[in-house]
Amino acid sequence: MPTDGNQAYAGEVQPTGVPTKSSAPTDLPYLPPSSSRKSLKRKGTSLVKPSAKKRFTGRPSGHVLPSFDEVVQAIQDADPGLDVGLVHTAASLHVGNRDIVLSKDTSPEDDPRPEPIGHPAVWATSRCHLCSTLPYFQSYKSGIYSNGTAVYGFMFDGENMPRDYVGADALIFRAGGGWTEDENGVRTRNEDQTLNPGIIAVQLAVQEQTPIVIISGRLTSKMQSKMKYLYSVLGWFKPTHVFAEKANGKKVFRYRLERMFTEEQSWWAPTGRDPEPPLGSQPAPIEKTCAVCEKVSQQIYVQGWMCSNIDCTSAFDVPAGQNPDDLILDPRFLLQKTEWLHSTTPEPLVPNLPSAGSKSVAHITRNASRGVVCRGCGCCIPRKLWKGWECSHCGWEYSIPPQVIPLGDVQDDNQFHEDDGGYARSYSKCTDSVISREFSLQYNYRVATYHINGLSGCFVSHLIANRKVREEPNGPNDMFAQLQEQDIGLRRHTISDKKGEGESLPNHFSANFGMPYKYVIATKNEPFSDDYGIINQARSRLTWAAHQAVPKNEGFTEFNEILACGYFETQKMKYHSDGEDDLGPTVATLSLGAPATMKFRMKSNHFYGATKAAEKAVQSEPKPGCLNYEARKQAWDEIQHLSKKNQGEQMSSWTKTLGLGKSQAKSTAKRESHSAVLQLTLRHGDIVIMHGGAIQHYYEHEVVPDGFRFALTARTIDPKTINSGDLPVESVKPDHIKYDGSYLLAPPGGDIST
Ligand SMILES: O=C(O)CCC(=O)C(=O)O
Repeated sequence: MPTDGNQAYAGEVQPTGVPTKSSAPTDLPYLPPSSSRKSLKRKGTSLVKPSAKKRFTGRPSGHVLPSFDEVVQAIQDADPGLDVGLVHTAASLHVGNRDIVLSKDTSPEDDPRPEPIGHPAVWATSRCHLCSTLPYFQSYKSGIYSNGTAVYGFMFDGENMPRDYVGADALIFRAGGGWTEDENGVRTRNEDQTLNPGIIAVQLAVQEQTPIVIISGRLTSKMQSKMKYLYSVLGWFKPTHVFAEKANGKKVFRYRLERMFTEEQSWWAPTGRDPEPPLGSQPAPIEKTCAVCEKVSQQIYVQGWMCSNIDCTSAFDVPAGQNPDDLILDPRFLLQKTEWLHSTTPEPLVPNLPSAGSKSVAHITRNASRGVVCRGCGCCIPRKLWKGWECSHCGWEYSIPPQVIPLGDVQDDNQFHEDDGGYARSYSKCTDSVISREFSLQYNYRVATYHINGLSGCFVSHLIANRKVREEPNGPNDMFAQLQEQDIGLRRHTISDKKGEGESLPNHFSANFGMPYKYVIATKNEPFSDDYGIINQARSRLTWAAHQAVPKNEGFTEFNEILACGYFETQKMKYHSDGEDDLGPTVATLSLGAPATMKFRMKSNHFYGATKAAEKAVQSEPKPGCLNYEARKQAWDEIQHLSKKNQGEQMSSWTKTLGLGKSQAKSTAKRESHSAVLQLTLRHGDIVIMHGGAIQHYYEHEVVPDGFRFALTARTIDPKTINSGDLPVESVKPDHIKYDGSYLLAPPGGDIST
């Protein structure tokens, strides 16, 4: 710990972040003049017991800005028991890694910080892995994980602010939310920060003494040692203060936290440096009562006391000309040790492994779809494999032994009409102004066909299965059992790895067969081999169903791709469309297991008439059901005789004149009108056929299962659109099963061969 008087003033640091030789700053820090300084009197050494609560009568006029040495002297005068070294310590603690600039491209090798002395108990190579594994941090976007009243975890990453502090045992950082980024990526504040639910939750945690887990990203610039992993769990902390400061003249909130269990050194303490003074090693913080708000605040900065009450108008009242970034955190404030009710952690940092217990469905519950912490190396392992968890870093494996789940456990038998061939009750809903429907009975399916106004030749057909369909040999009931008995290679495939937050995974498991299907998820491809009899059966059945549904003159050819999806409880497929150029116009899905709700809605850009980001008018004909349809259609028709260029010019004013774009649709009613126009309940054995490229162009669909479910979706993919390197080695085999529905037409108990 440097105590030789050569300590640098904050801001003057060597490239390594180690403070350099002192020089008196020209930009001098603030101290109250000597009359007020006298009140800086230390009362006892208890770090918990409040010290003198003197009333500070505001800053006298004509105050001067003292030099760094004067600050040191003043503190000594006011508190002769205080070691001069403490002030230097403060400067050193405060400076931290202020000059280290880390970016997403900074590799751990280029990171100039020393190695930490230890290793995190829990770490992750992706935010998705972290959030899907840890119960105390499930916030995929924000840095705080709270439910508005209780806060469980915090994550900080990237560039810290002046006076942020990441020490071995104490932390200071700003509350998130409400910052704007300028063109250089510098965060500024343009208006006072207001109490958002996260800040309120932290305030409550301070009052109720509820501990919080802290996670650091690799790029946390004030972290004093090198972070090896993208995300590392630091441990349980006590939130002790929520206080006010100003940035750019606007109110901001900051937090102080203390490490909970300090018997062992923090694993992230830097190697080769003296340990920081422990919590409770310094005299008690100075406290004063504000003349304006009459509330007591502790002295936070070495330079002098200021009110830090978040509601006070005089909080952080730094004198004009003073650069607040030069303020040094007072070690009496920083390193105080707060009495705490809790002596144990609320839950272990390494969560318990999910186990089968007495439940036959334990392997497909929400818990089982979450990640686990590797017992070999501490990394968060997402549930990627259908069969269980596998650590890609050290090879550790874990699984919950699966049991075949009977259909009765995933569907409510009361939803089927017993006396009417066992058809399911239908719960479809549609918006009559956009959708027209017709019904028929075909091959023991009750077929509901939905036509979408303005999309000529397009339809969605829902083939509702009855008992005969479900019980057909090699049919839905058999498939549901076989898909549980055979591992067909279902897994969660990486969606993206773009935001610098590691890989993201979809919600559900999938496996692809036949032609490669690259939409959204690059799924590994398997051929239609005899090893996957169920897949061949499904392909043949769906090809047959599409032949029945698609008008003969459109010449439907058999499907050459199947995407099998598996959903554990609570998994789903969010809104998307199957609208790639390489796809044929027909897509058919067979549902197996628990029921699911399938919804169709117009895509946002077509509904609001403008692209999401730039809010430019979309270059597609508006369709019935979109916002301001009549006016938009008229305007569209009027420019059809123009050249493309002139059309574009005309359309550039549409955002304003026709009220296009989400931001223009100011009323809640208008925003809410962007909802589903068709909702189907898909049950075990049902088939849905979507036909017509325009459906995929204008509409998107989502599927939300109500429990354990599989879906087998067939498409036709044009091999000419696939890169030669991605084509399957063997060409896709034709359907050899040739399912023809004849069993369904046979009389009850009849033999299909007769
Ligand atoms: O029915 C399902 O589970 C989802 C099918 C689907 O939308 C797809 O595979 O694109």
